[in-house]
Amino acid sequence: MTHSGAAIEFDNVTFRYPQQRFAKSSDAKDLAIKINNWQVSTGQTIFVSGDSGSGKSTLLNLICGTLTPTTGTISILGQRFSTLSEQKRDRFRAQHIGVVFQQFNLIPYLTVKQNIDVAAYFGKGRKATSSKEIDDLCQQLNLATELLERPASQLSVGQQQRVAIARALINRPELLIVDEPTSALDASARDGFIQLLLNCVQQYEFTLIFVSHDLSLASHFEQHIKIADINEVLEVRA
Ligand SMILES: Nc1ncnc2c1ncn2[C@@H]1O[C@H](COP(=O)(O)OP(=O)(O)OP(=O)(O)O)[C@@H](O)[C@H]1O
Repeated sequence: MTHSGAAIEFDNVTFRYPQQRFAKSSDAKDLAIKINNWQVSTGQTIFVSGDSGSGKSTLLNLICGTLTPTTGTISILGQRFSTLSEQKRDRFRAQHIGVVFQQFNLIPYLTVKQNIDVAAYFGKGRKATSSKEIDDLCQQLNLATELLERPASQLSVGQQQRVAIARALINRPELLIVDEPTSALDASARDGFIQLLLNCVQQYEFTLIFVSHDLSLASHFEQHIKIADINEVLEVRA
C-alpha cells in the first residue's frame, strides 16, 4: 500500500468506555483517552510506556480499530480508518496491521503452520501466501522446519513468541503493534526478542509500536512516548 501521510494520525480523538466515569482535567470529563494531535511517521520504531490504567491498551485498540473513537478521527496509513464500516475495518486490519498480543493468542491445538495459515487466510484479499513464504519467514525468525508441524501448545514461551511474530508478519503489514510481550522473559531472552523484532523492521520495513512497562527497553527504539505526554486524561476515579 502506498501513501504519503503518516503511519498513524490522531486528530482531536476522545474515547469513553460506556458506563465508566473518570475524574479528569477540567476539559476531559468522563474520558479514557483525549489526544488532540499525535502522528507517527512511516517506518519509525516507537516505544510507548505508561502506568497501569493510563490508557495503553485503549490506545492500541483504537489504533487497531477494535475500538472506535467517541469523537475525532484516526487515520492509519493514510486511510481514515475510524470512519470505515466494521467489516471494512476488519479487512483493512487483517491486510495492513500485524498485532503481537501479551499472551500471544496462538490457537493451541493447531500446528505452528496452521496458526500462521489462519492469519494468511484472513489477509488474503491482498495476495495468496505460499508455503515458501511461510517457510522463509519462519527461517528468518529461527523457527526450525520441524516445529512447523507441532501443535502450538507444545512450544516453549520463546518459540510461541516467534510464532506470534511470524503470524503477525505473514501478510507483510505496514504497521506492527506489539503489546507488552516480554514480561514473562528473563533479561537476555527479552533482549533477544527485541533484537529479532528490530531485524524484522530492517528486513520488512514496517512501522513498529511497542508497548511496555519496562523502561529499560526504551533505548532500543527511535522514539519513546510516555502516554501521559499525549493523553490529556489525567487521573482515574476509583
Ligand atoms: N472495558 C472497559 N470498560 C470500562 N473501563 C475500562 C475498560 N477497559 C479499560 N477501562 C478503563 O480505562 C482506563 C485505561 O485502561 P487501559 O486498559 O487502557 O490502561 P493500561 O495503561 O493498558 O493499563 P495496564 O498497564 O494495567 O494494562 C482504566 O481506567 C481502565 O479501568
